[in-house]
Amino acid sequence: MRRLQDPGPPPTVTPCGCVKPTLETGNLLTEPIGYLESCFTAKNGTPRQPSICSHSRACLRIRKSIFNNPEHSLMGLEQFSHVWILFVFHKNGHLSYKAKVQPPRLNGAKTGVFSTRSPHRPNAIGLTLAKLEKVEGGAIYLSGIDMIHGTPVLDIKPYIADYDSPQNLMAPLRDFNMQNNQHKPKTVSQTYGKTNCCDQQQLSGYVAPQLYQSTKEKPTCPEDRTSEENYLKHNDTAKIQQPFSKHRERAADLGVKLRSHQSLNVAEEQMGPHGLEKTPLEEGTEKRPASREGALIVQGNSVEMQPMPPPCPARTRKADSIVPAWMREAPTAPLEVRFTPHAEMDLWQLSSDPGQAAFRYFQSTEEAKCAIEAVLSADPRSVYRRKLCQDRLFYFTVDTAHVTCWFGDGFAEVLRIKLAPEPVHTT
Ligand SMILES: C[S@@+](CC[C@H](N)C(=O)[O-])C[C@H]1O[C@@H](n2cnc3c(N)ncnc32)[C@H](O)[C@@H]1O
Repeated sequence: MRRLQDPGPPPTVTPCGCVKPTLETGNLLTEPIGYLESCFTAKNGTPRQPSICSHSRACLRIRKSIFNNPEHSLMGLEQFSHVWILFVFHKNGHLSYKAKVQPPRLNGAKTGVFSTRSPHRPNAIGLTLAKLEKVEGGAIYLSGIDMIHGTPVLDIKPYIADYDSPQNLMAPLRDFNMQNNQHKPKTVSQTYGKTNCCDQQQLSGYVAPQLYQSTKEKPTCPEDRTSEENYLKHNDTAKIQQPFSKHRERAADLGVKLRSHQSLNVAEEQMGPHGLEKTPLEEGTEKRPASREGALIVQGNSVEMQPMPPPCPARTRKADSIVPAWMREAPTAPLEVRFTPHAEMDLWQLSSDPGQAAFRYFQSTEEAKCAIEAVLSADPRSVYRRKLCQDRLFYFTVDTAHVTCWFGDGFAEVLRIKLAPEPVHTT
């Protein structure tokens, strides 16, 4: 069999043999939009994921070399609560990556790099969902981050739950499988080989081995639902029905005579609450009519009924995301975090010394303490250190605090907190 060629044009090679970076070839010459100012100065002690330490803080100033008026590029972003940050793992050392890696949660076992969030990957690009605290001029202030000071940031995108969370998408093919195959993992041919009305959903839907479901399995039949689910469903429907009345009016404005209540429902479904498009959130949340006569197609000012394709049985419930069990089960339980009286005093002194500004990022001593607790509770040590290293002392810096602690069985104890040296600024 002939080997499939890589899609896309061949890379443009210059006389010196270098590959010319062009969008066409996917060779992108990136330019950081800014360098992160973060409360974490080094990799050691930086949380492995943003969810670990909600008190961690950072600031990103958009560079003037990217936009003359950086504040223009941030216009409207303040209306979002969370943002995706795309960045470069610039402190990976020499660029090296392997097909299989050992994520801390696998406790030494290996898995494919693309099934992990390992920093060591072909393009050394990181992706963090951070809370947007505020937008000020050409700068954004973030919390809940896992990047170190000086991290080059490539892009910011608003987090939009309807687009970014499978819980807000309609159930993909998986629902069929649950009914027919009892969670049988899909193979590529199973997924892409079919040509029914749901192919589009299959392609856009999340297709993953059915190893572990991150949220509790929801029953597919309305009668199987708990009262709480029924309540939620009822509320969803109520929310959706409100904008539908607008479509009723709009259909009437357009001079459409609807034959029955049923066909109106179909028309409304097709139109969605914002006009002609249907948002993922609405799909499956309202009741389907028993028989589907057709859809209202609006073209310019004319509206006509068109026959509908057969209904897709998967559209009955929302999709959940699935992750393998090892992702959810941490190799160690959260550690208890203690502060020696000495460390407590250090922290208090650090934040109350009149001769110096207390913290650059944290807004209070309590916040600093919470951040230290969160970092240690998640056990920031590498698997090697945790399992094999006799030396149980551990140091890390967060904001202006240089923390010394040690680990015992099931706990971490903070021994000293000193003023950290100023982090090096990247321009
Ligand atoms: C496991 S990665 C996850 C990053 C991101 N949330 C993701 O999923 O792509 C987080 C770790 O990367 C390391 N790190 C953070 N910023 C870095 C940088 N600029 N260069 C290299 N390593 C970095 C820190 O050790 C941190 O604990």
